[in-house]
Amino acid sequence: MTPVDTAACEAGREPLDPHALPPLPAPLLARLADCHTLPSLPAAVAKVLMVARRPDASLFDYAAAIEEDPALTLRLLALANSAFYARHRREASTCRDAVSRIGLDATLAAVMSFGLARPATAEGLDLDALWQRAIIAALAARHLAARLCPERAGTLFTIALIQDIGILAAGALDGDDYAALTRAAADHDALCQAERERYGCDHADLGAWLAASWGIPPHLARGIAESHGELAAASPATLCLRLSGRIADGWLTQTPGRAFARLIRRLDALEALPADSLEEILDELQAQLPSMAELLEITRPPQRDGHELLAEAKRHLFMQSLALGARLDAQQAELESLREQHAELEHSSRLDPLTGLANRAWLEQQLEERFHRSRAQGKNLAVVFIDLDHFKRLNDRHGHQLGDRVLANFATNLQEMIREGDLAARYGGEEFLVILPDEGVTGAEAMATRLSERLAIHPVARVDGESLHVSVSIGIACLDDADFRDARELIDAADQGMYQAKRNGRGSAHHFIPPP
Ligand SMILES: Nc1nc2c(ncn2[C@@H]2O[C@H](COP(=O)(O)OP(=O)(O)OP(=O)(O)O)[C@@H](O)[C@H]2O)c(=O)[nH]1
Repeated sequence: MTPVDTAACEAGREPLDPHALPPLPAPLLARLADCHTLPSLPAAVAKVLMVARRPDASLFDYAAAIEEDPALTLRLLALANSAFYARHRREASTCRDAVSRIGLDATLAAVMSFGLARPATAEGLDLDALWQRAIIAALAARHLAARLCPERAGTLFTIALIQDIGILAAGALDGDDYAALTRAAADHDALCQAERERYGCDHADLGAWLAASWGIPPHLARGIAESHGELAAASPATLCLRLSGRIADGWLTQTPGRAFARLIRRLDALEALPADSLEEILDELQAQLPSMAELLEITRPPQRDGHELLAEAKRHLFMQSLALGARLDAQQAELESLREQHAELEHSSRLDPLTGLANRAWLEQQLEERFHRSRAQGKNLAVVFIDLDHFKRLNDRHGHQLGDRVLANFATNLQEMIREGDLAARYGGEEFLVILPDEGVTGAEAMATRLSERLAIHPVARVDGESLHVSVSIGIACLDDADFRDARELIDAADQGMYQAKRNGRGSAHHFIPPP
């Protein structure tokens, strides 16, 4: 008896530890235990599986188990002599020839697929679609593995082929209800999501459980459990498996261009597969699918041209990138307008609405900063406090509205005569304040004189055809006049200067120096 080449069958033939598989939710397990219509394997297939579980099984043992079923034998021979194994010139004429040519894993896969392709308990399920997905995925997994992990090609072919047997189990559990779930799901991911909501797990977990209950070698059951999930961070073998399902879905969908565009984007991000591989794999699939479908007696999957398919996918990607660009432009414009609005708001929060000059809060903040900067740089700074004279009388005589106009006109005059770098603000009511950086008392007094002269020339309003002039009382304080602790004390000094100017008879300026 020839012992089986265990290296070729992987190290996964130890008895299956049920804890190695994701645990199924308890209510689901209870329902599975009560279900008498779960897919089972024909007796001959079950026998082959029993052989597969024995660590000392030989090719001869496999062949002997298969030969017990003449139909199975004939189909296996047909597979061994098919295009997939065409490199062998001599025809396989015995079951043993067939098993040794195909390999143990692929024999197991073939035997199981022959046994499963026509289960009795599949009410309402589209079995053709299921097996079409299975064979496309199986071939895709093998071709992917040839590029990413060649030593696992046979195993991945088998796992990919039976990765969806959980669908048969769910179909047996819930019949038409589950079939309706499969029809309502937009794609495989959506089906998995719906299954998780209904059962607490998806059909990959269910399939692994079913496979384990049949006694399928543990590494195959584990592979089924891993067939769904993220592509990123998956091992090369798991990546082949997960990609195989997505390739099959793309192949079978009504809009393959879109599906492959999505896949290409994901593959580009992963950088796991050489650029041209996908087209080669699609071409290989197209060449092999018809005979594979014939062998399993299922309807041929649609014909696809790899080159055209990927060209369409790239067109989709291009359109998507254009749409994305347009969306980004729109977002950029929106961001720009928000920035402008924010800047406007910020600007307006600094201004006094009646006069358009800086408001008191902004002036105080600015003066505080300039006070410390000038101090640190050893520079002087003057504060000029201006109060309109007899403004109450003006309001009482001509009305509040005219009073407002006077304030606004006065502000314009003030703004026009100060220098760049100075800051004029409305401090409150009819009080104004000007900061003169780098200026001492001489400059501030000159500015006060210019202002008074200007007000004497330029009327601030016209009433009944008559020019209305105002005078101002001005207080001046300078940074180097005293040891001011902060900007507040400087303003207070200028304020006192202004009151002294009022006491002096108004219409003049007074430089106030606090007593030491
Ligand atoms: N129209 C108008 N009047 C204002 C505004 N803010 C303050 N006032 C008025 O300005 C007047 C200020 O009066 P007072 O503080 O008595 O000072 P004054 O009449 O200018 O007299 P002196 O300062 O002593 O020359 C008050 O009648 C306030 O109602 C404003 O925004 N618009």
